[in-house]
Amino acid sequence: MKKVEVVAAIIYYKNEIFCVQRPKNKLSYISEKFEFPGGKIEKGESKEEALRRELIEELNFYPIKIDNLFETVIHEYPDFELTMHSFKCYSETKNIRLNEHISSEWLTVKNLEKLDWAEADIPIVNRLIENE
Ligand SMILES: Nc1nc2c([nH]c(=O)n2[C@H]2C[C@H](O)[C@@H](COP(=O)(O)OP(=O)(O)OP(=O)(O)O)O2)c(=O)[nH]1
Repeated sequence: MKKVEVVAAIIYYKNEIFCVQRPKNKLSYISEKFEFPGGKIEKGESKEEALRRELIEELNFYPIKIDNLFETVIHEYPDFELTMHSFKCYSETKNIRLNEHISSEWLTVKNLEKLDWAEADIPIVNRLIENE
């Protein structure tokens, strides 16, 4: 099975988290699903380097702080095995623009469950809720 390794940012402004919606995709299980911004780690990059690069590419966003690893999820999608490393990050503004995603929401932890998340994100969402 193909393996994909990605980093993802749980971006906080005060007590809200930035959630982004993926565009339409031929893979129905990720098409138009909500996720944490990020993307694939490239050859030779550290996780933090990949995260900073992806946040600039997708959002023109520079976090004021990135915490240590929050959680790594391994999830088997029908077409590939995903390893996703998530990091809490902090923003000094709620004004973040989207270069690739089709919509975004700032939600408190208790409201995260209202979105239609990519399956691999559900363990992260659940851990955020448990830690509240
Ligand atoms: N960034 C990110 N990807 C996620 C999450 N949940 C989830 O299932 N994924 C999956 C969707 C994609 O198959 C893969 C990430 O690929 P991507 O398309 O965002 O990464 P990328 O920009 O580096 O990819 P590329 O299109 O440039 O090759 O991980 C998530 O919360 N954040």
